Amino acid sequence: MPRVLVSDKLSTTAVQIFKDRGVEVDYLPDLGKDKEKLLAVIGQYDGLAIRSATKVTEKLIAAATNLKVIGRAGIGVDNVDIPAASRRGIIVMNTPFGNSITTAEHAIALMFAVARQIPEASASTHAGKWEKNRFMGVEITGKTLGVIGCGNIGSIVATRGVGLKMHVVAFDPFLSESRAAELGVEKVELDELFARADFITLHTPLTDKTRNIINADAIAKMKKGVRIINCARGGLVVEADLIAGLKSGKVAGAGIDVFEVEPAEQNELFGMDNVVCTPHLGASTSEAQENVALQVAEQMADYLVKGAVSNAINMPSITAEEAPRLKPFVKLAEVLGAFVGQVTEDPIKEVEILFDGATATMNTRALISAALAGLIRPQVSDVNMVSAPIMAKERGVILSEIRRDKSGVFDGYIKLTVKTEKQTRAIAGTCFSDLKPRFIQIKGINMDAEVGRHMLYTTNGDVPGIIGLLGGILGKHKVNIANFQLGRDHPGGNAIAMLYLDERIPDAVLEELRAQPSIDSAKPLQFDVAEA
Ligand SMILES: NC(=O)c1ccc[n+]([C@@H]2O[C@H](COP(=O)([O-])OP(=O)(O)OC[C@H]3O[C@@H](n4cnc5c(N)ncnc54)[C@H](O)[C@@H]3O)[C@@H](O)[C@H]2O)c1
Ligand SMILES: O=C(O)[C@H](O)COP(=O)(O)O
Repeated sequence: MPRVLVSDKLSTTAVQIFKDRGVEVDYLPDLGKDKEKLLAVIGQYDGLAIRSATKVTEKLIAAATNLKVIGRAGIGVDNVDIPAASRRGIIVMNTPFGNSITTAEHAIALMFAVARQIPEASASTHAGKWEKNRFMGVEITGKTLGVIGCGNIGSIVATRGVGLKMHVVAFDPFLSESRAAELGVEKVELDELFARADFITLHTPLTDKTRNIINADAIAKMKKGVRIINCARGGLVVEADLIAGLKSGKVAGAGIDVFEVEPAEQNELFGMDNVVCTPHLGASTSEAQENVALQVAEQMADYLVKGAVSNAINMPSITAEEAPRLKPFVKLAEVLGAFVGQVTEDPIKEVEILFDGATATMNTRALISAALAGLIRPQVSDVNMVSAPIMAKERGVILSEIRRDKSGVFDGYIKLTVKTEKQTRAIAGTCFSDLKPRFIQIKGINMDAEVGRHMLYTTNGDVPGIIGLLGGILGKHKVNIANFQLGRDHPGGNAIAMLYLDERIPDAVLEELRAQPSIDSAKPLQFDVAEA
């Protein structure tokens, strides 16, 4: 039974879902904050469910020898070293929509709080001061709201802004004009947004491009009296520059939920006039926490139990419905890759994957990942569908995909062509109704070879007696042949043989085969398939 650790505070709905779906679960919500203890136990788990408190570092991933999936109950995965997880073949998934409305509402709440200085007015009233003249606010109606990042949360904030009778301008390089029109917002460049907005709200992920997007230069371009809301990520705003802007009066107020350093227990922003701070509460409503806990547990259990993948950052999705249909073709793609990976010794330059007929309508991203995993595995044994595309990219492999309608006798097949500096190799395969992978073409030569755990691949002259020669030598050494396939390009031309053996061929037998004048090469192959 797969075993999951929940190392941050999550609704207990998640625990129940794991149990109901046949996953053993340890709910230790404070463990994420204790790096050493987490490091000591992580090796026992197949899955790790987290929020933002657990930092999944390269060191933790190195110790997580059984880990298969990291599930983030929430959106931001900047607390997970995704390249390190991918290299180790660990899927990282999040719940991209579960807390969007809640977070958008928090941004709007902060905007109102800053516009009317509600926290300070409340504290003063609680203190019995009745400072009616101290708190003069601004109206929101008719003001310009600048939304930076108009994805899930930004677009909800934008439509709420429109509903509040604000004029909304948005900067997002991926926002189309038609989507902007649908939302009722004006798409603008960043400098224009800075120049026009009375309120600026941030809703981008933290990336190299967005880090420090609100700095002294940006603030210099803003209107005097601008109010800034950050409910996205600390690091988007340079806190020292914001503080300077607040002190100079250029910035009239700020609503900050996320900080450069979290937990933020000391910060110069604390205590400043008209700075409303919350401790990363954007996603903290009972509704959002139920949503993300339920979703992360379902996704992780589906993966661990059924092999279904959804909302993964580093792997194509595979639905629970398509998983059974896709599975034999994933295996086919993997064995095609494994064939080329085992016969190729030079660095791979280019990989082309052709999907013909029925295979072209399948989840080809998953099939490509499987083919790459098979291709790389002879060199890197622990590669899988998550890490293979990254490894291929790191090695500079140029990847191309072709999909086409049924073009031959097969309902569908996959052809893998791999180029190295020295040569190009191609192999095609399919699955018949028994759902077992078969090689149907190697080097342009047609055949129908069942794929076995142990195989022997020879290139030889098209001369009489080859079957007898191979069978005789193997028989003499008591190596049993389960299946024997021959093919040639033309009579007397290039020929190949694919033999499915009951066991791995001993080295001495191989040498004897290689010494035969009519055998050009003999290569033992292994495939990770069930025994017939
Ligand atoms: N405070 C919280 O508790 C809380 C809760 C949930 C999410 N978040 C954070 O909110 C942010 C937004 O989440 P989301 O779900 O809307 O993400 P999303 O991926 O749906 O949207 C992000 C948008 O930012 C845009 N973007 C990317 N680079 C940009 C750039 N350089 N300039 C402008 N726009 C850019 C993208 O095109 C995308 O549309 C994330 O950082 C997430 O971690 C915070
Ligand atoms: O990215 C998110 O989903 C938010 O930052 C929420 O983080 P939390 O789950 O730690 O509250």
